[in-house]
Amino acid sequence: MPGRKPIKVALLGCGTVGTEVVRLLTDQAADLTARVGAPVELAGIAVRKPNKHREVPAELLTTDVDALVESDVDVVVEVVGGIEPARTWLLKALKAGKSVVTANKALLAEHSGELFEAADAAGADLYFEAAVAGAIPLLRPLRESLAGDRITRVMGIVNGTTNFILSGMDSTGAGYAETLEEATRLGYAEADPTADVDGFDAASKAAILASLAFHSRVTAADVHREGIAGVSAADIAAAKGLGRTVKLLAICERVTDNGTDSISVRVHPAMIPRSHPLAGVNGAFNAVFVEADAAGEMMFYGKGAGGAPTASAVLGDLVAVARNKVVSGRGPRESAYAALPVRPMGHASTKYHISLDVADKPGVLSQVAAVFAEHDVSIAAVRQEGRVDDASLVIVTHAATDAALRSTVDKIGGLPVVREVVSVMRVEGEES
Ligand SMILES: NC(=O)c1ccc[n+]([C@@H]2O[C@H](COP(=O)([O-])OP(=O)(O)OC[C@H]3O[C@@H](n4cnc5c(N)ncnc54)[C@H](O)[C@@H]3O)[C@@H](O)[C@H]2O)c1
Ligand SMILES: N[C@@H](CCO)C(=O)O
Ligand code: NA
Repeated sequence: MPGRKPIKVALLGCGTVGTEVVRLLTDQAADLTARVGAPVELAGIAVRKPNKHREVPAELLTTDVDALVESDVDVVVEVVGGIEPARTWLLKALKAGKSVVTANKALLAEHSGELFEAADAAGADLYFEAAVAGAIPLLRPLRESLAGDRITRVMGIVNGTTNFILSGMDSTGAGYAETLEEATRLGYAEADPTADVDGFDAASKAAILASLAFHSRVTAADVHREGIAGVSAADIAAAKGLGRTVKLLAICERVTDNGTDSISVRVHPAMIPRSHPLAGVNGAFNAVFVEADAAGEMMFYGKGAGGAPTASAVLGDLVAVARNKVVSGRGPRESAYAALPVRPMGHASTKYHISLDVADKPGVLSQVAAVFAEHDVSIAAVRQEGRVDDASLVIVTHAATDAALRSTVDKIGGLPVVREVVSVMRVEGEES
């Protein structure tokens, strides 16, 4: 747009995502100018080691992040990651009225309240589509398209690394450690896979999703988190025996009890029917189900990670905040007015699949069934396989509180007729 003042952009970080942001900004410069209504100009790129970035223009590189943030840029794009110093940089940018685009789920899951307050005080935008489910448009639909509806549930696969490992275990029958090793060798798992396999990454994303879906502030600490390191080949085999597969799910639910709403938010592995749409989401892909009162069920599917897909979401946000700058407007602010409380995991309503190695003699089933009855847990299905010294009992429950189910499993494990509790896993998704 000749004559229009350019929108100046500071890019913090130039790794997997940042490199692709630079490429897209450069390759699509003319289109972006037309879409925004002004040229989008990269004013500087902050990195740690400038001599390692031969792929980007050397004159743009700097190690002085503070000076770049404090310069006359209009927008700060942060693709460094981690809480500090990213938090300090972004607060500084927002307080100075600069709009922020970030892919940093760890930071948002801890400090989005503080960041939104700074954005509001200065009239700046805060966009973060890349932080959850990478390229997939999901946060904008929650913040904008569904703002007139009442969302009741958001459930999905939001971590590609763990999905790749669980898909691999399901297709080969191999164990967790062996499959993780393979995922690392192929570059799907990072050298330190802790944040992914222990569910921290998915928990951060669940906190962000629950905050947006339920108009409340939910942080990573509010999310019940279990990773996949405890998922065994026996669990996968047990799931297969029931026509199910195991997925690491992020589940955010609105629970209405006596007319009062609260939030249940958790990340854990669960068995889902092989006929469930999430069961067909394999490898590094992500997919998220959203249910809303008026809209009904929706599914969002696509690439949840990788340089180019993540950069696509960053660029979409960059165009949005740049357009707002051109018209001196603003995007949506934080919407946390509902301030719903988060329920403890023990109160969550779940179903369990339990596989037991038992002695095959009269009275075993009745002893096991008595423990369920004692805890007010109703059994949906029981199957016994094998005989005499090698019997296995598979039980699927109806929904009960997670606390009641846990106590049931603890007590059953202590029964003399139970040799081993082979597999315990939550069950999600209706059989269709
Ligand atoms: N890689 C993905 O697939 C993906 C997907 C979604 C979201 N994200 C998020 O995007 C962000 C970036 O991820 P990435 O994979 O590109 O990471 P990366 O490690 O490849 O890149 C990080 C960059 O930040 C720079 N950096 C680190 N500390 C710095 C400092 N103190 N000063 C200046 N520069 C510094 C590094 O030099 C590097 O260029 C993270 O928040 C991540 O969670 C990544
Ligand atoms: N480590 C994340 C990257 C995307 O946020 C994953 O495996 O999905
Ligand atoms: Na996204």
